[in-house]
Amino acid sequence: MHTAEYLPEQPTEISSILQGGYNHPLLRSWQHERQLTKDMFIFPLFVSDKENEEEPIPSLPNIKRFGVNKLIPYVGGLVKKGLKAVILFGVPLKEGVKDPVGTAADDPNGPVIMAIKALRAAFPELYIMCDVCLCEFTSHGHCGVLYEDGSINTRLSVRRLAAVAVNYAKAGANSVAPSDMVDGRVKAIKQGLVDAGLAHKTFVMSYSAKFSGNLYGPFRDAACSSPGQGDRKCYQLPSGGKGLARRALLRDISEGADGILVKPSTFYLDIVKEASAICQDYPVGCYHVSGEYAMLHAAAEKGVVDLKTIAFEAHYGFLRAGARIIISYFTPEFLEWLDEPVPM
Ligand SMILES: NCc1[nH]cc(CCC(=O)O)c1CC(=O)O
Ligand SMILES: [Zn+2]
Ligand SMILES: [Zn+2]
Repeated sequence: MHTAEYLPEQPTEISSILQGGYNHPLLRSWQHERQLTKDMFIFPLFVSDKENEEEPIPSLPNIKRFGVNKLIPYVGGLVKKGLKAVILFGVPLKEGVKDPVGTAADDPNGPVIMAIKALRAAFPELYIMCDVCLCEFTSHGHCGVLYEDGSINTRLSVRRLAAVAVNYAKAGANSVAPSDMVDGRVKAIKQGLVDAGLAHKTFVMSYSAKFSGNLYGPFRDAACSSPGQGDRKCYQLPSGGKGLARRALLRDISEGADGILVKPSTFYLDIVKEASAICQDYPVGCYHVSGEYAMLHAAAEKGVVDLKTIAFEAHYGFLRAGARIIISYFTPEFLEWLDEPVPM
């Protein structure tokens, strides 16, 4: 046996012993300041205008695009397992519905309004949130209305986004979540809701700190929302833009946001932490986006990680950073995993 008799005996310092604190799974669970619970999860739903179809999305494992008639039975199964909230993304697939101002976004017969009404009727308790953006519905694929040179026309965009948000709330959405990153849209949405008599019952969840980067690819496949020309770097934040993120958070709070989101999550935990400090009186959420989700799946398929363990680890990180709400494609899994012994 190897001994270290050449080293002098050291007295054991009481303060050096930490392992007494976490040598049992129960003790490890006690180390968490907060535990993951089902009511923290918001599940993204892609709703297409092909009412009776459901289609897998190759770059987004286990996630499908549902026509409104296929959506209800699918969501019903999740509600039985404890699903509390969804966020809707409309995907117009029919020919010729996209135009420069995204008319299809709030078309009364379009996928989002139809889905709000169908979900509201089928699941009175379900909390229905709607992503508010134009990129899924515009012919150019950008998130707002454009000038001829391709840059964002802020005034027209803000008016259009506010109209869309109000129409979602009128149709029965509990919450509107602007993800377009056009300056000033939170104020316009809030004012629109006030004018429509809906502000007191609509939660404005602003994607305040939304960074541009390489993590939205599978979402753009799912939502068919890649910009035709150019990119989103002039409205989504640059990934080094911590100061811009702080300014956007403060701005959106001052414009009337009821809650704020940071997006993506894993690479932006410092921003989640900043947001929970700056916006300590507001619920702060983060979006574990499509690219993050797809990366974990890809790594699990390669045998590099265990999917369930790594998913818990990622989501625990969001909690530690201060998030109270998580938009996650893993929601269906967590609704099951949280009924089982959690990895500790
Ligand atoms: N504005 C649309 C929108 N809303 C949410 C996401 C990304 C979500 C994800 O990747 O899961 C995007 C994509 C984008 O900005 O290009
Ligand atoms: Zn967009
Ligand atoms: Zn969006």
